[in-house]
Amino acid sequence: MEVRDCLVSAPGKAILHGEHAVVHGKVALAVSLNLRTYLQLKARSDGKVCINLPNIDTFVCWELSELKQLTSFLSDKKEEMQRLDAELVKRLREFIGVTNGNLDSSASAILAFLYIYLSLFGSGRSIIDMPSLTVSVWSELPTGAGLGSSAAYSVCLAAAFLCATGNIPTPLKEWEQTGRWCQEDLELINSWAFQGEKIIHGNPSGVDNAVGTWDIGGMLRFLAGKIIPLSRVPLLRILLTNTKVPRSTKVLVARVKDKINKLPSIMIPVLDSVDAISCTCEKVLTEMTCEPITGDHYNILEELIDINQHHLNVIGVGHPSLDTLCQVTAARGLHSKLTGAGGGGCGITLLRPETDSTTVQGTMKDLRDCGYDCWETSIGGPGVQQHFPSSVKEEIMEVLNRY
Ligand SMILES: Nc1ncnc2c1ncn2[C@@H]1O[C@H](COP(=O)(O)OP(=O)(O)O)[C@@H](O)[C@H]1O
Ligand SMILES: C[C@@](O)(CCOP(=O)(O)O)CC(=O)O
Ligand SMILES: [Mg+2]
Repeated sequence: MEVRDCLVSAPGKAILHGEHAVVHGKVALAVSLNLRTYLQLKARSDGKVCINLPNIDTFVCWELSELKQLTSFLSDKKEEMQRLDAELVKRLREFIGVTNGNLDSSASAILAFLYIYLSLFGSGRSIIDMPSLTVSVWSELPTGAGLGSSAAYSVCLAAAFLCATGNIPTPLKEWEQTGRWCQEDLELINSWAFQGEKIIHGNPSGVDNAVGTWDIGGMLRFLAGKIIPLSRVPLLRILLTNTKVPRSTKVLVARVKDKINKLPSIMIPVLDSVDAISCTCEKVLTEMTCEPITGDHYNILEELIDINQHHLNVIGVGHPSLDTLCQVTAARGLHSKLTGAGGGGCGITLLRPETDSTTVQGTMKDLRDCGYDCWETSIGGPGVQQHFPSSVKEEIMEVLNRY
């Protein structure tokens, strides 16, 4: 049987406070971005399964017969869905020829794809048995830069495969350009996306796939797998800077864990302090919606950014390129911190309401002179969606249809 063609998208995210600490059960505050990853799934009839990932220069095709051999390693226990099937991951690593060490971007993306494809289509969870298909993905997000591209990719894979298998319905109505799934379907998408994140991140907190899945509007508070949308927060002006220094979230998350294991009495208080920063920030943001916003509110927000950036350096995820970002913006009276896993990648800079366009333009020029990309962000993109192709920007459809 052929699968249904399907086109989906999911947003990236920026973490205001709490990256890394959130992996260890602390609070994080995050926003969704108006930069999205798009995935098109198309049925084929030639017995091949193909994946086109132009952002990371990865184009692979397999014969269905090769993939079918891997299904003998699938666990048929329902409860296994919550945990990553270690045996399947091991076999998939052998299949793609990376048995030891960390995976590069291409291998991680392929592994996440094969894991979700085989788990959903090859295990009797689907009425469609191992379909021939092409998946093409294009993202507006920089990959491996701290803006949650891995989660947006995993959310898109989960949504498209679940929809194609018929595990969730298609939410598109003829009179609407885009469709959203109900809460129960979103739960399922989120849990499969979390599996993808486990393959790419090793030990993810789940905050990124939650932001990619749910419609959070403004900001969310994430703690131990639970999300609370914060409806009462002011709209913050934020500058996003990509230092373009490549790094891997998986490596950085593992580095932090090693440091905590080695020096628990020193590192745990730092994580507790990051937690207090997130909670204090949330409190200040809430106050800002109940009383007139004053300079004092912004002074505290700036101080929290500075302290958190020092903490992130202490836990070992800073980078000279991020130090430069902080220094360049400080010279203009602005405060910055890394966002996401750090080690390079992106940082955020808080702009005050009174920060004039000369200052913003000047700062952006200084940062671009350092070789960085820099833009004022618009936050609050919707969670995962299904689209009619006509609702997606032409240039994106052009890339997706190229393969
Ligand atoms: N558009 C994409 N196409 C293919 N793979 C992607 C895409 N976006 C993300 N990925 C996968 O996610 C990895 C980056 O994840 P990660 O290190 O967590 O960084 P981040 O999530 O901050 O961008 C990439 O190396 C790749 O394996
Ligand atoms: C460092 C961490 O808190 C966020 C990582 O985000 P990103 O992959 O760098 O976009 C890890 C996690 O929460 O899973
Ligand atoms: Mg990631």
